[in-house]
Amino acid sequence: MAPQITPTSAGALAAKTTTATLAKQPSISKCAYVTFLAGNGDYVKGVVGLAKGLRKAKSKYPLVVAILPDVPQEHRRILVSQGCIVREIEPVSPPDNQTEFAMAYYVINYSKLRIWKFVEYSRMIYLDGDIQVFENIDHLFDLPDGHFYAVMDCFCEKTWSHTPQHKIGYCQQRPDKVDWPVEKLGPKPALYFNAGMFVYEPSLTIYDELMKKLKITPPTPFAEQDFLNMFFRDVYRPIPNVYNLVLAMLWRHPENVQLEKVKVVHYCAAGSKPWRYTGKEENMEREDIKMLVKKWWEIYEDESLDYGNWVGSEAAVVDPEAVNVQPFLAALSEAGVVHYVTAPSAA
Ligand SMILES: O=c1ccn([C@@H]2O[C@H](COP(=O)(O)OP(=O)(O)O)[C@@H](O)[C@H]2O)c(=O)[nH]1
Ligand SMILES: OC[C@H]1O[C@H](O[C@@H]2[C@@H](O)[C@H](O)[C@@H](O)[C@H](O)[C@@H]2O)[C@H](O)[C@@H](O)[C@H]1O
Ligand SMILES: [Mn+2]
Repeated sequence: MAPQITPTSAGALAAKTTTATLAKQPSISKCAYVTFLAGNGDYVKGVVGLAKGLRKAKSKYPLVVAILPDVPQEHRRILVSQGCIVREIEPVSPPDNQTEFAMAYYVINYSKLRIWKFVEYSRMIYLDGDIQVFENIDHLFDLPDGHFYAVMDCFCEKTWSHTPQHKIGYCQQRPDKVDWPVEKLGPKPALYFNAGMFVYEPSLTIYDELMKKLKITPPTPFAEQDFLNMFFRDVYRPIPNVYNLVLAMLWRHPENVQLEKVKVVHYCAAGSKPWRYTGKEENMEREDIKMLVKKWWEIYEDESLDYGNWVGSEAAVVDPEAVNVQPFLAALSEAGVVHYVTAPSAA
């Protein structure tokens, strides 16, 4: 079993890995970013912000939006006007169960699983609609095939209070802080990722396996995030938190965060959705949160980033220099001594 990146080495990696260390070479596969939109509410603002943020970061790849049938025509028009590729998907329901999801609406998030059917793309990066990309992350499309790449989550928020790790104060972000009582709780939990951002390979074979496995897997509080962690457990490879800053890290594990190096911010903490921000919820009055919400709004309100103003402008010139990922991988393996297996085995 190839040794995993240990959380501390992942932390060390976050400090070490910057695109500046990357050499330049063209990437050749058909790639795209993909996000998910459901309902007729205000998450459409998140998706518009994401589309504009990717443009500002000079990403070379399009943004596909997987929408549920309940997304209104007006929202679909807005997304197309912002250069998004809009794809309607059918909802996916988990098996009936009395599970209490951590958030009631998480039940719709199982529909994200339809994005494995987008096989016109060889590699995609999934981003929640409440994510903003502040710096180019196109190099992630060149990571080695056969793995599932995502950032490790944190177990410290009260949304995790139902878990044994939360109850004993254990978190994978600081595994040395509390000893894991093997004799009492069995083996330590496997590394667990936040499913708001991940690098994956669309595949109808994997999609069929996901659907088959979903039918026999009782739902759990973090819905599709728990399910994806179970399914991809053997091929999951952590990447540094600069690629998905779960906001709670700012107050739960500040020692693992170098805010000036963060490329992707995930506005998942309660009260942090920029388009609904009031500053009243716990931790929302923090200066770093206010700064990150302001940065989101600056992009959202920047008319020069609207697709209509962007196409044909000098900014639309595709950056001729793609970056390759080998030095990045070297940093990954150096920090975590991880040797990428070549024969993927979806769990
Ligand atoms: O009413 C909703 C709720 C969620 N989502 C989508 O589902 C994702 C996951 O939900 P959310 O980000 O709220 O979960 P969190 O990351 O905050 O736990 C969102 O980012 C959106 O892309 C949506 O489109 N409409
Ligand atoms: O449906 C389950 C969701 O689970 C995750 O959100 C959680 C998780 O990150 C916890 O660790 C945090 O404590 C919590 O705030 C946050 O909402 C994903 O971000 C989201 O995309 C989606 O998969
Ligand atoms: Mn989210």
